Amino acid sequence: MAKTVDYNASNKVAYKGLMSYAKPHTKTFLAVFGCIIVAITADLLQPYLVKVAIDDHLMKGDKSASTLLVIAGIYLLLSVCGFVFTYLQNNFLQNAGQSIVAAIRKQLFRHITRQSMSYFDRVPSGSLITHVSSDTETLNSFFSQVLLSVLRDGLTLVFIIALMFHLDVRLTLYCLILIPIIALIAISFRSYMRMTYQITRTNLSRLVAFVAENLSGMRIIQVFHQEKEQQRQFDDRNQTYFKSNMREIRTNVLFNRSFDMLGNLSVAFVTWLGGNAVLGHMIPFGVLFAFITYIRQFFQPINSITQQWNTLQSATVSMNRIWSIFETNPEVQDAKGAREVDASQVRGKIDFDRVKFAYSDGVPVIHHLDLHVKAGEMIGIVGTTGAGKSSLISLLCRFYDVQQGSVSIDGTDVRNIPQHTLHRLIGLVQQEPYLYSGSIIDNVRLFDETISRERVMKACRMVGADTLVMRMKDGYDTVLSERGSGLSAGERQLISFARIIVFQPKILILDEATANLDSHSEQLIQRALAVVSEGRTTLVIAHRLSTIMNADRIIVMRQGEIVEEGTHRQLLALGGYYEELYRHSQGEHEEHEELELDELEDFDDDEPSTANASAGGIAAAASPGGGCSSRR
Ligand SMILES: Nc1ncnc2c1ncn2[C@@H]1O[C@H](COP(=O)(O)OP(=O)(O)OP(=O)(O)O)[C@@H](O)[C@H]1O
Repeated sequence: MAKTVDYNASNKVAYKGLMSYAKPHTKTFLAVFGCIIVAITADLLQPYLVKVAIDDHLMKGDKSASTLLVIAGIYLLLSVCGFVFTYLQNNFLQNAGQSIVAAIRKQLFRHITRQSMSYFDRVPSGSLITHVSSDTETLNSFFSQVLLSVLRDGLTLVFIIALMFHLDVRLTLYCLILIPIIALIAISFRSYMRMTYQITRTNLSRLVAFVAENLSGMRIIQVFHQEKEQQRQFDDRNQTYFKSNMREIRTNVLFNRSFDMLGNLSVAFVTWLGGNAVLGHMIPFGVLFAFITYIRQFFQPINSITQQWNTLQSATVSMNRIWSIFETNPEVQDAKGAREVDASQVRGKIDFDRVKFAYSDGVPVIHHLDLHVKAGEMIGIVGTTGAGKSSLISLLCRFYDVQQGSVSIDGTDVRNIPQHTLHRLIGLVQQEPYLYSGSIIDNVRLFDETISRERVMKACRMVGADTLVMRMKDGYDTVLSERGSGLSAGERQLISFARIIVFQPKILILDEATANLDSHSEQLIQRALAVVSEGRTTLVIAHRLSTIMNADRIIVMRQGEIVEEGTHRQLLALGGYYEELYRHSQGEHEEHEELELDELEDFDDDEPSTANASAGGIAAAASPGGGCSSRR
């Protein structure tokens, strides 16, 4: 019971929200209403005009051709009028509907991009894509189909019934007996049609999700020879979708044909009843003609209105989904007292004070951590997988808020710095730098046209990316494909380093930026790093110790805590985890590796075919990192 109340309440909120977007288009909707009235009147007057021609002229023996010509002329004018106003009505309505949807889509995208990272942890990106694309499009069908049908078909019904009463009250009352029968058919079909519709939509989303998943994992599918299995799974889903689609189509056809049948039965009924009335001289022949025409037209709007039920249902679901996003506020928000910081005055001192943090699952990943970084210092961060290195960085960027303690820059808690200012202070380079489909110039200056071309080129020269760019077909104007897929990992990194030079952040963070690079690219990046880290506080997370060996200080993390701290030399002398890592990187653990290889061979013997494929796959998947090969 409580659920129903919530559902109704959220429907109300969603409809209210939609109406606020529709309000600026009130005049257009009034114009649509006017066009509908004119178009319906023009359409429905046509049979009445024929009735006038039959009863007032032909049946009375009026031989004047000019009167009939005038009637035919008016008939033609009415048709043209109906055509023109239907066209205008559709145009106005589409214009208003599409404008509303475009405004909602724009607002939705803006709202989503303002959400905190915890939101993206919870909500899969696939469903967000659906909300921005197809849910907003479904909203348009609310205007272009549901609203139009309710107005046009509803008014048509009212006009037809009024005209029928005007022509003959008794015959009209007989015809209205049909209404309960129509309602019965419509209701019994409606719930079944809704079910078939929902099943089809679910099967379609399963199919689309499967294709999307396959496309993004194509490499793995091919490496593991999974094409046949994937094809089989696709066939299953495709077949299920085909069957549900056919069932939906069959139900629709059956519903429409039932309505047609009912229409024909009513015509037969009116012909018999009205024919007797004409023979008994109770009604003129023209009235019977007009009646038969109207009773035919009577069914079409009812059919059309009942068909809109499904559209209304899906539009309501989409509306609810969109408004539930609008109602979600970002968890990380600017504090009330947040004040602008003069970026040029920021020195880059960072303090993590007794920081405790857990993601939404509540499991602590950082435990009372203290870390104090001097302005301009370069800190290397190493540690076990899942130790909390990236989480630490996320807290500095304020992608999440700490649960206890504080993170501050130059003594100001990051919660008191407006987010847009904070993000301007920090430059983040990740393992997979994000490149847009656009030119090199735009990728470096992130489409900020106030940054000159010369500045971009200078930045590329500084990090050593210019030789790479000059080799490209159109130099700096070369348009990169989606995510820069035409470039190697090292080349993408160099471009992202040039961004840092251009945007001049006070704090630089490298999160596994060299993990995917071969030793040559790593050298290039090392050189670029030396340039970009100059005068900046720099935090470098790396599994490869060569990247951080020259750092002013290295911290070693394990299970959310700093377990060792010092320079490379100091940590080696300490003989702890860092020293162990270092020995690993120097290839002193060959014995251990041999053991692993023996285990793999045993595994091969157990399951010859798949194990071979897997071993090949793992090697292939692991080799880009280069970690395995450097250890040998
Ligand atoms: N978005 C998230 N939601 C929930 N838990 C998360 C999330 N991101 C990371 N974690 C968990 O937090 C812990 C620390 O993860 P984090 O990514 O900070 O480790 P890391 O030291 O950077 O690891 P790696 O070296 O493997 O990148 C891990 O146990 C991880 O599973």
